[in-house]
Amino acid sequence: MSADEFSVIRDLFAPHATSESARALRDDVAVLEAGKFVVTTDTIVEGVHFLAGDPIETIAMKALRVNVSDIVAKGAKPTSALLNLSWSDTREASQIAEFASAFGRDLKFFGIELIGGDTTSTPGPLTISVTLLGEPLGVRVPARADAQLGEDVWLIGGEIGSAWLGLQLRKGALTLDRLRQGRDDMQVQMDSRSLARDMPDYLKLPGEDFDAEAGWLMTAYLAPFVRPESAIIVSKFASASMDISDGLVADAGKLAAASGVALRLEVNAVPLSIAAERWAFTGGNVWDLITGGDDYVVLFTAPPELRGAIESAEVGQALRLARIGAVEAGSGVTVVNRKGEPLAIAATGYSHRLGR
Ligand SMILES: Nc1ncnc2c1ncn2[C@@H]1O[C@H](COP(=O)(O)OP(=O)(O)O)[C@@H](O)[C@H]1O
Ligand SMILES: Cc1ncc(C[n+]2csc(CCOP(=O)(O)OP(=O)(O)O)c2C)c(N)n1
Ligand SMILES: [Mg+2]
Repeated sequence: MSADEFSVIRDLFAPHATSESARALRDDVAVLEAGKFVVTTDTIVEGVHFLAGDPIETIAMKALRVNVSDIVAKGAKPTSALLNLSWSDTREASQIAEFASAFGRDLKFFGIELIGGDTTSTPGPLTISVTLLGEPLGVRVPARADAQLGEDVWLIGGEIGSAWLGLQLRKGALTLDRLRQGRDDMQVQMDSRSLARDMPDYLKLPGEDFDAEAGWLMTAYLAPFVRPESAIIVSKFASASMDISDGLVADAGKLAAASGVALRLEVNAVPLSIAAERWAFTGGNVWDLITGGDDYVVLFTAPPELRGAIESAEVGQALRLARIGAVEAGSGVTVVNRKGEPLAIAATGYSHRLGR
């Protein structure tokens, strides 16, 4: 029977990771030299993390940004990267230059130096691993395990569920007609027309004109908007923190488990895009948005006394800061609606199934 990634890490690899730096493999990063550096590594695989037909430029950006997300979530600044590239035999060699140039542009955008890596061919799918080092901005590196009872739960850095909707659009599981349901189309149509000539073809759906909202959602999936500015707020105020990649509910569950607490999340406080909000309001299931994953935003906890300071620190930064819940005694995650009623628990997020 196939194995679950989390039990593989916990049972088979964590016993070999006994140094303090490793944080028992229960965190987003390892912490080196008592907090001087943090390091993370994440792989993306064709067919698993991106679609074979996705543009090579955004695949390069995604490979870097999913790692930047882990560093930012720890209140750190990314500094140096190693790139391990396993180029699929089925892909044109000419794409490698496009990959490198897009990767280089993104390195520059985030102020990261490329310091090494490895290059191989593979008979399998395109596979890209990035290892990223960062320097903590504050004196401590918040762990997933640092949440305290009575603290607020916050999200910062972007929306939940947009990338999931973007993936559904690219897979053809969601149509543009359905996305437009309930929309007062005038403004969006005007925006779409004026933006269309500057937009790459890959943001158009087959047989459709460019649509600004669909473009936004697909961009969130293709190249997540990771905001390095979030690290400043995390470093100043967070007790516990982590990045959201597998789905808000699943990842909140990991933070809760690491800290030995329960998290109560208010679904109406979760930041959504306008398109996602309307999709949910017109019959879409909000549960899909909070469990779909690929969000790459930061979840953190902080004492309620810091509310004012946290909100002031975000003013003018457009980081979609949102206070979404509370740390309580117990275990697990409860998601409640406006009336305080719990939503029925279905699957909570993404988990890799390993082997047969
Ligand atoms: N194959 C492995 N060998 C050693 N450590 C691993 C392995 N896979 C994952 N880990 C560690 O397990 C922890 C949790 O991993 P994961 O849930 O993938 O974190 P993230 O979502 O931040 O990438 C991290 O400390 C990571 O470094
Ligand atoms: C083609 C495709 N199908 C499904 C998904 C959804 N998906 C794949 S992996 C994943 C979770 C994040 O990846 P993971 O390797 O678990 O990163 P980590 O949590 O280690 O940062 C999600 C939501 C996707 N991104 N692309
Ligand atoms: Mg994951």
